[in-house]
Amino acid sequence: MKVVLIGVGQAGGKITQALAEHDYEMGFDAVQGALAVNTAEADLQALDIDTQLIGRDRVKGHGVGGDNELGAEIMREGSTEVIDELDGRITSRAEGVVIVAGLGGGTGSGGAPMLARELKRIYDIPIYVLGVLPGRDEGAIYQANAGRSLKTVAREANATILIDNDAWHDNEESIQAGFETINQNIAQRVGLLFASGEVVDGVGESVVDSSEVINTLRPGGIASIGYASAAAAEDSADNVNNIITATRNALLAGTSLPDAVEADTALLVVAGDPDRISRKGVERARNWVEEETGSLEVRGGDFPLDSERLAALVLLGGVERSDRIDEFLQRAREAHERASEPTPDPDDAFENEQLDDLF
Ligand SMILES: Nc1nc2c(ncn2[C@@H]2O[C@H](COP(=O)(O)OP(=O)(O)OP(=O)(O)O)[C@@H](O)[C@H]2O)c(=O)[nH]1
Repeated sequence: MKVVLIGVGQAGGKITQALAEHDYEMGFDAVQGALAVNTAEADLQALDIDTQLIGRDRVKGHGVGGDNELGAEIMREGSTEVIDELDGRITSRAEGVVIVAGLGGGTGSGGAPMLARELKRIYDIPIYVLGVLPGRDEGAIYQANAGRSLKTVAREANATILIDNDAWHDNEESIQAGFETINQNIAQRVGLLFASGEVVDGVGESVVDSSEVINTLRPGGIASIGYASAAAAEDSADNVNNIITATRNALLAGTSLPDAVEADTALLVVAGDPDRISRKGVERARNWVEEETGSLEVRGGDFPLDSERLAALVLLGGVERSDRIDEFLQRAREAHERASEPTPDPDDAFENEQLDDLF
């Protein structure tokens, strides 16, 4: 799937760079262009990809300091510049635009939903957001910001792939080292998802196509991504259980939103040496995903990779009703409440007026 990436804010820029580098190193050629947009000049200077500073007249290149309303406003004012910068990159080959942002800060949190809205007015291809939720231990402002941003982004983007910062890091690591690990994990998983449909060698009927990714994300709302690998035997007949094990681990232990299993749609991509992929294993793993997610729309396909291991990548669409999202929204509402806003009603998730939209 050919994509153009736009990182907004510090986390957005770093993750976009990690995705672009991974795509290049793996030779996938799915990333058609990568741009980092920020209100903070120093964050942009730390990156190797193309960059664009916005809001210089408002914040003098110093960032918005966690004010996501200001982040949204600056993006609205600067969206023409960003769109001009993107024009040469979003060619007829691009199948989607992916806006990448940490939802807990200011620039990415406010800027990502606003940019999604502006881009959707102009382009016919889907505009996705890859959003990062703050970990449990991050401060109240991050939680409150992310709650409002998530609510808005879920409305504005064609779909939002959500990564929980608590999902993939080792508790022993410092926060900074933890970010590196998470960013690498995102690059590997989301990179493989984008690469679906890009591989031409060894193409067979079972190879996954980018339309499967687009169709899995089509219902909109919130999506998550899971991944796990397993050792593989040379003979495909011996890999039935290995494929099922990798799929189970991808969904139950390896997802970007832990414990969010119930879904509207799902895509199972089995990656590995085509000679090692067991059709029976793939079919059984797909049936298992159907049962586990309760989804009647489970797609599947292979991804040929030169590897002695087999991996399962699971994309879930429509996970917004999960306990994990409820738990996060509860945290965000409490943080918002502590900031002396009106008392929230915890029962109705995205319909809740107390966690007001950003714009
Ligand atoms: N996964 C990941 N999360 C990050 C990274 N850097 C920051 N974050 C998270 O992103 C949120 C903060 O967003 P930032 O991107 O730093 O903020 P910003 O959008 O630049 O906004 P301002 O600094 O307020 O202008 C927090 O929840 C952090 O946990 C990173 O490299 N990786």
